[in-house]
Amino acid sequence: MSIHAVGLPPGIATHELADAEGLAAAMARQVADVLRAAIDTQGRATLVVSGGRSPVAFFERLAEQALDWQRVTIGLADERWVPLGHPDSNAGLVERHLLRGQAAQAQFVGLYRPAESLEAAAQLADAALAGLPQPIDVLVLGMGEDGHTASLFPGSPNLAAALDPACPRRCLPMLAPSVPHQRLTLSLPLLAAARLTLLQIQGGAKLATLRAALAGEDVLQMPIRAFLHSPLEVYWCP
Ligand SMILES: O=C1O[C@H](COP(=O)(O)O)[C@@H](O)[C@H](O)[C@H]1O
Repeated sequence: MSIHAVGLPPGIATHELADAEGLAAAMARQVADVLRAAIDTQGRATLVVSGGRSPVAFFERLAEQALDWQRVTIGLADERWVPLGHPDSNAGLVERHLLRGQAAQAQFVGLYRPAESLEAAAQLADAALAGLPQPIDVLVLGMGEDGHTASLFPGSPNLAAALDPACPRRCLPMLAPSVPHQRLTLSLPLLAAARLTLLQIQGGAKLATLRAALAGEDVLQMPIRAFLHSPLEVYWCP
């Protein structure tokens, strides 16, 4: 199977790489180029990344890129409601694999906040997101086999609110079907305003998910559908 067989609409560029290392290196080069151009024109750049298992090699290749990292602010598309030291923490993943070497000079705006409830934590994260320069220059999304992206999970309370183009909140509490259930996600208006969005997926199962997403329209069933339009570029490897 190939990404070219999926039938992405015109305007969505695709990049098919031979393996995960090639994909990570190609993405890192493109992201660094776009961040460099943003620094040249605006004096600063904003990168928002996703967590999960997929982005480790990409983070490590990106951290090696020559960039004026002090002028880069890095945020997260979503977070598991666990402290930094927890193995499922997306902030922990970024800290271990991206904020290293010269890239440690970047500013990081994380989402996890200790609070008495997930809702209270989301409100604190929402306030902290005022410190993330917007619009986002580069957004890197992943996708689950259920069609979720960021922590926009099918069936979660708050999903309709988070996917509302007029959602007034930057961050909302969400519930995932997998452990850890309690999540925080950026809402659609903040994510969709990104100047460039890259979707990183690997393997035949995720290609089949992408094909299913393209065959329908209900964003509540498959939230990735809200992002399947320009400016999007899809990176895939078997
Ligand atoms: O739970 C999550 O899942 C998606 C996909 O993760 P992957 O490891 O299968 O690529 C990810 O994009 C999201 O940020 C994460 O919290």
